[in-house]
Amino acid sequence: MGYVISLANQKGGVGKTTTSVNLGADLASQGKKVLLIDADAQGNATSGVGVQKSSIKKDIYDILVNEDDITDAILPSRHKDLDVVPATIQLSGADIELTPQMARETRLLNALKQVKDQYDYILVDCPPSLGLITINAFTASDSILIPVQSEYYALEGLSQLLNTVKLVQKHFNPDLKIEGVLLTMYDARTKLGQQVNSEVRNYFGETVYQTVITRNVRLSEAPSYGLPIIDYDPKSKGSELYMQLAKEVLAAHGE
Ligand SMILES: Nc1ncnc2c1ncn2[C@@H]1O[C@H](COP(=O)(O)OP(=O)(O)OP(=O)(O)O)[C@@H](O)[C@H]1O
Repeated sequence: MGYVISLANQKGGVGKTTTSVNLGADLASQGKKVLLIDADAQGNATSGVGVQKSSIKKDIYDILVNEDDITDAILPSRHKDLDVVPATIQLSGADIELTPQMARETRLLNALKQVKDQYDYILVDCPPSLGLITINAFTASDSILIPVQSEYYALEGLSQLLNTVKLVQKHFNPDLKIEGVLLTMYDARTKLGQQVNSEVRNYFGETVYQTVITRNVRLSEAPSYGLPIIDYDPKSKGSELYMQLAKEVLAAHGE
């Protein structure tokens, strides 16, 4: 049965998509069957694994708003054993179109029931907001992985995120857990980076991954080629670190 992890932080540009794409590809490289759900209207996870717009027939919007069949939306990525449910810009209207009458928080949960047993891990790349799309992701998830950028105000807004987790636990998904907190874009040369690292560890304790993702230019180049870092530059530091993260995630699941 697929284990569902949402990658979430309502702060923009903290590494949610980079982590979704690369953790997804690395779990697949470790022999797991992975489904990556792009739940961000920017569609960066979709293009980041090499899915062309012209090949998209249905996307996450159709699943959430029209309740279309999720199997009609799933596409293979360029990486073996990594499939994707794509997102397009039409998702940006979904929050408004999901009206209160619609059991609107459980759409993704219901859709995933059909495919959960075909995957080992299902990763949901959340948008930078705590609206209905993120609530759908949390309601459908076993756990949440929170990427935190090792820069100014890293902890700001995280209490809001944790409040949303509590709300979802109370109303829709009592078993929702925190999978882990991942420090991203770390620069060990700066005092600030070290400060943020220890602040985040003080706040979240053992839930913070040992693996810390440093800034690596190859990680920022790879999406332009529609490739996860393991395929774009497997020898790069970025590739090495995301593989280390995948092994840490697997170990936490006893694998
Ligand atoms: N470790 C890293 N080193 C260098 N660049 C990085 C790293 N991680 C992410 N980036 C770059 O930082 C930018 C933001 O990353 P990303 O898109 O993963 O964040 P996000 O949280 O998904 O953003 P959004 O909130 O807009 O969806 C991207 O251009 C990405 O390529």
